[in-house]
Amino acid sequence: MTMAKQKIVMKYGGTSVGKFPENIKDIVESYSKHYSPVVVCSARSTDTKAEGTTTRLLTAADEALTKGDYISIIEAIRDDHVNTSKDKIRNNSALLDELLAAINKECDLLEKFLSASQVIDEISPRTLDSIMSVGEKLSCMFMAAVMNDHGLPAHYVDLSRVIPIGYDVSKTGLDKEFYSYLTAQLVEAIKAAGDKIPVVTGFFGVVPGGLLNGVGRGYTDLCAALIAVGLQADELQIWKEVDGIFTADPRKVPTARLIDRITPEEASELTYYGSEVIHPFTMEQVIRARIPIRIKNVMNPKGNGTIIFPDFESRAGTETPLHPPIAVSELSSPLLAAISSQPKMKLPTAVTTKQNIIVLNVHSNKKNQSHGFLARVFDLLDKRKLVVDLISTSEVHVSMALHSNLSEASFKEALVELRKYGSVDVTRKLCIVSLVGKEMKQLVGIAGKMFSTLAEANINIEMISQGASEINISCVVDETDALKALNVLHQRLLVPVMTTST
Ligand SMILES: Nc1ncnc2c1ncn2[C@@H]1O[C@H](COP(=O)(O)OP(=O)(O)O)[C@@H](O)[C@H]1O
Ligand SMILES: N[C@@H](CC(=O)OP(=O)(O)O)C(=O)O
Repeated sequence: MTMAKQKIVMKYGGTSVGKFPENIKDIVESYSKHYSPVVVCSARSTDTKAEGTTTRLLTAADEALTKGDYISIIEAIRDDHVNTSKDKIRNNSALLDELLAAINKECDLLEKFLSASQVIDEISPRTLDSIMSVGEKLSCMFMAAVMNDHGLPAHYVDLSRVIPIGYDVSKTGLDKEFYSYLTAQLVEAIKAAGDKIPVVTGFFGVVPGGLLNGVGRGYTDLCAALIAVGLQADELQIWKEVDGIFTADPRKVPTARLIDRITPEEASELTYYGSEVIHPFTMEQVIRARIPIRIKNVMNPKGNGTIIFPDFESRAGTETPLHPPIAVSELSSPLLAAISSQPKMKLPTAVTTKQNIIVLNVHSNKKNQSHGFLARVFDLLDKRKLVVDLISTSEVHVSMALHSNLSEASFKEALVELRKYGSVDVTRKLCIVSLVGKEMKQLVGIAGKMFSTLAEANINIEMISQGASEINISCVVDETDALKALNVLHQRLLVPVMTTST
């Protein structure tokens, strides 16, 4: 009797599809010898995500509404996919013709769709989701063709209709019940691939409230996570252009080291406070199902990457595949031994910065107002959808750090309201510096060391806060000091952690 192959869900980001389609094909081929891969891709970006297909589609939607030139944007998307397909699909001309016809059909439909939106002068969140789906469709048609062109049997799976038209998205939010329903639908859709490797659109349908509003950019990570949960995969791999999660952003701190394992809580804090390596909703889903997440590099597939997992005693985290793929029986015991031999170190795990921060100070002028003061402040911010990243309080004073991607109109309104409670001042062009690490709970004096290190480097601290989780100590400094702060803290507080030789 042959054993079923272990399942791996592999997510490839837009820039990886844009720059390294052959690497993706090679990696999938290599894994498919021993494992059963499901490939999930985002929309192509030839250079940066900011200039990629999804951004272009959103711009085209804006242009259609403002009677602008959306057609030339669609033509640029069409040309990009047609030219790349001609360049990369070299072995099978029938396959290329089929792909070009499919690309043209998709772009023609999009043009008609936007023209109709212009006539009715409206693009609802649902319509915008449909427009965005074109990016992942084109990308996955292309990737499936690249694989088939090299004799790797692949099947394009379109998830844009995975939530049926009749499904009442108004009665539910993005809650547990919806995710369970969606997960079951995803598993059904993937079955269409049969024995071939599914190449699945990282766009998963028109969701309650709209995908862009509810999940935001980077939704493909979540899509891959839900597929991993539905298939009870052995590992979710997020392939990027960085070797994994580092002790600090490697572009900013040359001495940053690769972290070989990290907890979901730490990874969430890092993502939230400026080191976005994985979409925040992703972790919750897979960790609940005890599936490890591995961050890997498309340019260096032999590296072990960073594994995100709550603990190492459990089944899934210790039996996950390494690259190059080897049989599970060979893998389990050496990996277990390697993990148990690693010393437990009480150190911060990483340091990160989040730019474009505004600090808002409210000082209540009436002592007798302290009762309910904080409740009122947060209520009025909440009503205007102003999200507070950090907070530091006393009975009558509150300092809050907010990201500046807020609505200026709502912010101004909030200031007017807040002035009814006392004096208010606002400082802009600041930055949050966060030290993150699960071992910091037991590290006496770590906060003191953090602040004295910044003081020695002549960096003025505007605000200090320590999260309830105790795995994050943050402060706010001037934006111009961000890079210096990151480097001095890294140098002083992050002594070598276990690194993976690559
Ligand atoms: N602690 C960190 N570890 C790894 N990368 C980080 C960290 N902080 C910030 N980054 C940055 O996040 C980026 C994410 O990688 P990349 O694959 O390029 O992103 P994307 O998949 O969004 O296109 C890298 O360019 C890296 O410089
Ligand atoms: N294409 C979408 C979804 C996504 O996840 O992209 P990426 O994996 O390239 O971050 C976006 O740009 O938001």
